[in-house]
Amino acid sequence: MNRAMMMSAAKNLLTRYGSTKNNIYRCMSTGKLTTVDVNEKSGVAVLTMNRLPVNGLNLELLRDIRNDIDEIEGNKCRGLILTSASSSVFSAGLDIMEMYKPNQDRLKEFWTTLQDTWLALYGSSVPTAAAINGHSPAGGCLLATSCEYRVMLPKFTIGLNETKLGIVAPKWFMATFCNVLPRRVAEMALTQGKMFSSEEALKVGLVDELAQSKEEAIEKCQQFFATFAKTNPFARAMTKQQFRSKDLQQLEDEKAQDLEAFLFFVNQPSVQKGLGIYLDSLKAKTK
Ligand SMILES: CCCCC/C=C\CCCC/C=C/C(=O)SCCNC(=O)CCNC(=O)[C@H](O)C(C)(C)COP(=O)(O)OP(=O)(O)OC[C@H]1O[C@@H](n2cnc3c(N)ncnc32)[C@H](O)[C@@H]1OP(=O)(O)O
Repeated sequence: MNRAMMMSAAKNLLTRYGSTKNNIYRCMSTGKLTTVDVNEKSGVAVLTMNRLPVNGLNLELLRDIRNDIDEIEGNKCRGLILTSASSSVFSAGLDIMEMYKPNQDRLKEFWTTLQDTWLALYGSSVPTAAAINGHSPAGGCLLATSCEYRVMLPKFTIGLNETKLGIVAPKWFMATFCNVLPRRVAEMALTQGKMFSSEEALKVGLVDELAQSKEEAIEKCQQFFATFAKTNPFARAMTKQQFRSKDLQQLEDEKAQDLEAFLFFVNQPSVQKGLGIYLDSLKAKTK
């Protein structure tokens, strides 16, 4: 983050926290594929992804998540908990249909919206946590690891499985993973495309706690936010943003190249073939 960005972030934060210390605001859901519910007492917003069956991250869902994050920030919420309306899938990651035989204009819009959603979530000044109430592969894992804290239900899986699909997780996916896991564990898991069970994820630190129900997971996320009760919100947010600034700045600087690399990679005939085979294998499972 350069000096100008830092000053602008500081100004936003001062505006937010300067005069509103004791007020609680109600957030409204902006999208059709998400809902946002705010606990009026705690001021914590629960952002629920609701694109069933698997919360595949298509352009519209990403837009809704992005708009919700902006609204939660703007409405001075005290925390953001990301969760899913499904009882078995947090998010299946990027909707592969967006990348398979794509319309090129939509493909660009899709990737740019993913970049912007990540910048907004990873760099959010509001405390963030994920209540991971189902499987969370690839892009689902990216969303969860972009948050500051993770609580997961047992018997699900989470990880960046891209190498198993014949694709490469972009640098910022890897940076987000490395912000959570020890570097050695992250490199092994990334190259293997490893999906961790909830129990394994807890052991390596990919998630912070397990919970027996979604309600308990949300409660534990709220308890995490309560650990900031005696901190100054402005200092907290600036510390988080400075801690993450290298990763954020890198994507800001390389956004156009990252988009070009994505378009080039996805349009390779061998990648298209691989995506087609993978989609068929997913569909065959349900027959
Ligand atoms: C060097 C430069 C590099 C530049 C960048 C290059 C490349 C780009 C990299 C992009 C990074 C990619 C990130 C991703 O997120 S890719 C997506 C990865 N996701 C997965 O592999 C998950 C696949 N899904 C599953 O494993 C399972 O669906 C499940 C999440 C475990 C849930 O299982 P279950 O409840 O049994 O549901 P079903 O498998 O029956 O699925 C229901 C229907 O949903 C369809 N489905 C599932 N996942 C996806 C998906 N990700 N995209 C699109 N569609 C999906 C599935 O086919 C079923 O459809 P049907 O009802 O029509 O049969």
